Amino acid sequence: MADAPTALPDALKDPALFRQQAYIDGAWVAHPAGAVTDVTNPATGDLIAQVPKLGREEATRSVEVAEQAFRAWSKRTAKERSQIIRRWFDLMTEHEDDLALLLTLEQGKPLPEALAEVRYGAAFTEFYAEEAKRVYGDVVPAHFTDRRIVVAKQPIGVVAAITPWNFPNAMILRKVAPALAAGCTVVCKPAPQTPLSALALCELAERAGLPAGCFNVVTGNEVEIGGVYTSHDAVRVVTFTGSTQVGKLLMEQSARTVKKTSMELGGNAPFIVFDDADIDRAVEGAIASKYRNTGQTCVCTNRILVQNSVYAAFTQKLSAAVAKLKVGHGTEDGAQIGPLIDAQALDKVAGHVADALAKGAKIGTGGNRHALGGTFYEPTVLIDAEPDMRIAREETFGPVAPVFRFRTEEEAVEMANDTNYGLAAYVYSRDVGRCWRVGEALDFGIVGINEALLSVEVAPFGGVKESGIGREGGKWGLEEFLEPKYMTFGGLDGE
Ligand SMILES: NC(=O)C1=CN([C@@H]2O[C@H](COP(=O)(O)OP(=O)(O)OC[C@H]3O[C@@H](n4cnc5c(N)ncnc54)[C@H](OP(=O)(O)O)[C@@H]3O)[C@@H](O)[C@H]2O)C=CC1
Ligand SMILES: O=C(O)CCCC(=O)O
Repeated sequence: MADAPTALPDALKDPALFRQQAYIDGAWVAHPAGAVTDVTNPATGDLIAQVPKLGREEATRSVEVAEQAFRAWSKRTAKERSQIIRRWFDLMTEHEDDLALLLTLEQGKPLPEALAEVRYGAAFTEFYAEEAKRVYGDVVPAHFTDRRIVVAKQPIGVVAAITPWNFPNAMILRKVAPALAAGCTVVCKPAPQTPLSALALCELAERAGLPAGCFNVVTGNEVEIGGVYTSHDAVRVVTFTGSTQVGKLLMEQSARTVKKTSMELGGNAPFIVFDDADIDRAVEGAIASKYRNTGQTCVCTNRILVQNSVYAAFTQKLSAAVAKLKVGHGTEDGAQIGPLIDAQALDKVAGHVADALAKGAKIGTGGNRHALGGTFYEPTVLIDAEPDMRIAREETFGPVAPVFRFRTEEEAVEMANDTNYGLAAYVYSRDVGRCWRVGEALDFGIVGINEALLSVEVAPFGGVKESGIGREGGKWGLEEFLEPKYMTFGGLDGE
């Protein structure tokens, strides 16, 4: 076991945000025997932290304390909950530079992108602090004069959040903020690659006055912790962001105790460019949606579909623009493309490119591991991509844009929908009728029309088919953590 690193806290304005312990019941918790998981900087491979490798026992305790805390938290007034969540937002804003730096060091994304993520994550706390006060019920016209029907919304109970490494801050807050606003309490297992953002959020939650037990973060063994979170009777919702494969497993496990599940899973986003599109805007959009977070986002464009008559012009402009993207360490000035998260991710990306080239694709730009070494990969454009290539069917999760060709609108819709995934899709055209027609015909939960940046706290984020169940964000995100309770009152005639 290497010594725990000490340099990182010196880089922070507030060193107390650097935490190397789990957080249960308002206390910092180490492994009883000192077992740890190393956290490394994906840009350098350097060890930056060690967090406890906890398991079944601590996961169970986290659920028990969350269950206990639920009794009081759910009874607080909406306004009281709102004020605490709002204070949490203010603290995140105050400490955004430190949160962004921690995020870049553990995840790799360029610092400006990390800052944007911190603000995006914080926006969920701001939004749900407001929304907490607007959990309205209904009074339904009754079928007898002496009856009244009331539907109240009640918090569902303990929520288990299992979150990924690609958005170590925002994917936690997108789940935890509405859950707390609704009156639920939360146990969370962050991805092992990126626990530091989660633990810094605990520190700020404590400073905001969130009572002990309302938000617990348990680092460690995913099978043991996930096993407890999907089987313990007290957990009523399992909310997960990650791969479709793990999502299916968690759903299966959760079925045994009939838990509600909310699943944000993989995607295979088509980006359709019609011949009447503004090509420069489409190129700009394709770059924004494909290369964000080095392509490691579930709404990242995975397949670019371009109409035949503009295919050459589009691929030329795209390749030229992509060739100019600056690859570098996230903390380097001007870096736009960071490293991939790990060697496995790099192998998947390289494998998709090799398979496409073997099946006839040509390089527009890139196509190799980057000279920086490690897990850096060149931003890549593949021309003449075909549906039989792996890259057409699997989520690449890397900086590679395969460009496919289509002839008619019908063919574009058919190609776009030819996937088991259904998260995000993009359409570029100047024809309003076509935009509506195609937007409605796409089997995806989110459609960007002449717009590539979709994620915002006020709108419902989520997919159909194997991309998941449920929605996060906006009023829809709060509903995931509320149960309608129907109460009927009889005998009102007084006889
Ligand atoms: N929708 C999205 O945003 C994401 C999609 N992906 C897709 O998945 C691919 C693989 O990435 P990967 O990181 O392996 O994704 P995973 O789905 O395996 O990991 C996401 C989270 O799930 C946890 N997890 C894995 N197995 C279990 C389990 N049995 N019980 C409880 N929790 C579990 C992981 O923890 P642990 O690492 O400890 O196993 C992590 O916290 C990517 O290439 C990408 O295509 C990945 C991340 C996010
Ligand atoms: O990849 C993900 O699951 C996170 C999506 C980030 C976003 O909200 O855009």
